[in-house]
Amino acid sequence: YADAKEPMIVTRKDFVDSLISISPAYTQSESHIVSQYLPTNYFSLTTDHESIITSLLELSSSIQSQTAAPSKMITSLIYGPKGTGKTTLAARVAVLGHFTYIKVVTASNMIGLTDFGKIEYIHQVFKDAFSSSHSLIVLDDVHRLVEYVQVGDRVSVSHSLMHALSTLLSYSMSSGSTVMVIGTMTVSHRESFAQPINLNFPTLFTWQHYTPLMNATDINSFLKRSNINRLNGGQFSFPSHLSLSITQLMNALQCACISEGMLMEEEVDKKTSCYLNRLFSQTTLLDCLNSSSAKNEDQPLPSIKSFPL
Ligand SMILES: Nc1ncnc2c1ncn2[C@@H]1O[C@H](COP(=O)(O)OP(=O)(O)OP(=O)(O)O)[C@@H](O)[C@H]1O
Repeated sequence: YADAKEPMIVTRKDFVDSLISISPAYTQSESHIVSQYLPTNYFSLTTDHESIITSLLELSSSIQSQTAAPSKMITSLIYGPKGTGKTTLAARVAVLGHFTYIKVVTASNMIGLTDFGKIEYIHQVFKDAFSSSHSLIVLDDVHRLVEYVQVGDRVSVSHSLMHALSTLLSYSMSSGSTVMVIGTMTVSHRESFAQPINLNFPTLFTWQHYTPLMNATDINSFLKRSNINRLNGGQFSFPSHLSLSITQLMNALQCACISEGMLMEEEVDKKTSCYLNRLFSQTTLLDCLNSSSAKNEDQPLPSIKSFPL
């Protein structure tokens, strides 16, 4: 600024503007959570999913109502096959639970940090949570947080991060605050973490909630409620032996719509014809189902031949 022609003048407005632009370093607003982790069209997937939300909200209000001195922490693990809506459930609880502080810890929040940096970061999240009256910390895809890598039969994790997390999961401060921690993990990761060498990690969470795949009844109930089947006159019925994750179902529907030269959202919004019977009789849909299942070691789908056409 030495070369500036005019002297720099800081006004009261600059102070006010800077106060407005400052947000707490480790807090995320609810709207941020909603936009990033909740689908625009949330719908109930299975009765199990709904009861997980109910029990997590009950747990949250039960610790809140206890006379909180010293502080209390409650830990829950949501586990299930890949793409069964685990993160979405945690985000839904975040929105419905009247928390004063919410933080979602993901591997992508910590890109570029060393192990030490990651431990510092997560530790700070816990400290901030205990500085607020009623907090929620979501540890999303815990296996990714601890750098779980499987090469063939060999599995490697960051033991320093595992130790830090296990210590923090029994963290306590005399602040009188209540903290709920929700971890998410796939079934296969939960199994491989349940080893003494990995500190029997899943057992560090007091409560365990399983998110199942959607069976034919769940899928048919979803289709019945959705615009897609209304456009089809409510006629389509999903094959009874097939179970899918919500990701697989959405991918298959999208993929089948695209193969028909339409966009699912547009068709649904415009209420033009998107006939599920026609879509589901496409070999393309089966290819879509099988290609999405290829990435999902938790739930192999039946081969194309065994799919009833
Ligand atoms: N109840 C729901 N209603 C509508 N869409 C949903 C619902 N639950 C999940 N989805 C959508 O399904 C996809 C997968 O959901 P989510 O990421 O929550 O699953 P996950 O089990 O955490 O996945 P992963 O195992 O890959 O971490 C997302 O695109 C999400 O928006």
